[in-house]
Amino acid sequence: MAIPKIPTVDLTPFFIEGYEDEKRKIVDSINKACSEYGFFQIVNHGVPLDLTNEAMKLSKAFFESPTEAKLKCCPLPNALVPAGYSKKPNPSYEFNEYLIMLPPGSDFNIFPENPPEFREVMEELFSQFLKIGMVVERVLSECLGLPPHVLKDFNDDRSWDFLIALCYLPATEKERIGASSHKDVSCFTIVLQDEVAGLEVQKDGKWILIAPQPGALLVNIGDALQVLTNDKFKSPTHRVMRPNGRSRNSFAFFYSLSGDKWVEPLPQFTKEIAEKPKYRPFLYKEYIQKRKENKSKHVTRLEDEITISHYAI
Ligand SMILES: O=C(O)CCC(=O)C(=O)O
Ligand SMILES: [Fe+2]
Repeated sequence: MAIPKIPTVDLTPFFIEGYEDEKRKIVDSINKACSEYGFFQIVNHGVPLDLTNEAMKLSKAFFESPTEAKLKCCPLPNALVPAGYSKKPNPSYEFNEYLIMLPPGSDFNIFPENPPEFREVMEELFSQFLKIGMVVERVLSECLGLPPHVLKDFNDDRSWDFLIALCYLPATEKERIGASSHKDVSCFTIVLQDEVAGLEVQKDGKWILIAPQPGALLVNIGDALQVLTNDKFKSPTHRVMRPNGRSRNSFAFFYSLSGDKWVEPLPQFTKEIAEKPKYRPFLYKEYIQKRKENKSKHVTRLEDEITISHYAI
């Protein structure tokens, strides 16, 4: 049987006026992809290839640098947000190293001093992801049958977005998991993979590999959008398997909500269509905190973790 392929859409029409038929076709493809996988790929997204190549090169070099150099970028012990470099403990139920970056200019950000362009390139990548994130937000509103500004109007605070550079070390005989099975907390996530496969999405109980496609960015729905749409869009379960014999690098940009936002299904998906809300209201940062606690308590079984079902009615 052929391996299912995550649909790819060309976003060009969304950068120009008109082209309504083309836009409608894209909206249909995204809707289909979201209901089947919760993932879709985008091309002609406007994020320059030179920039993504450069950022990937710098990220790989950073993770390959000596441990002492990386440890200089560790978050400060009492930082509210763990921006900077961290490594999953070993042994652990997952295994990766990562560098968390908050919006450019944040006081918490910690970048390596060398090479000197590291900060500038990552800040530019952040800004570009933010820009395409705003386009995707508008497109998703349309996919949901809403006026294009509805999601933006619900949350226009972009200070909770963050970018992670990730590095998964090669698999060992015993350990293959890079990131264990999870659903993202975000509204949606934009992922840039290098050429090494490893990301998988769960569909009908089976794991499907999301093969890297040069020049494409991946988008997946997150828990916040699942709740806002009262399950019309579902946040997919995914994981990362570590490759054999080499490392895998990726970037994930979490297009979030303000932590102070109360999240519950929007009236367009409940009252206005006579549907009962499937979730009770919750404070977004409370959910973020609970998900962080899963990690720090090293919950090893998915069924013991707090997930978005915690708020289900
Ligand atoms: O590394 C990847 O491809 C995806 C990472 C991911 O799922 C996450 O950080 O939430
Ligand atoms: Fe994820």
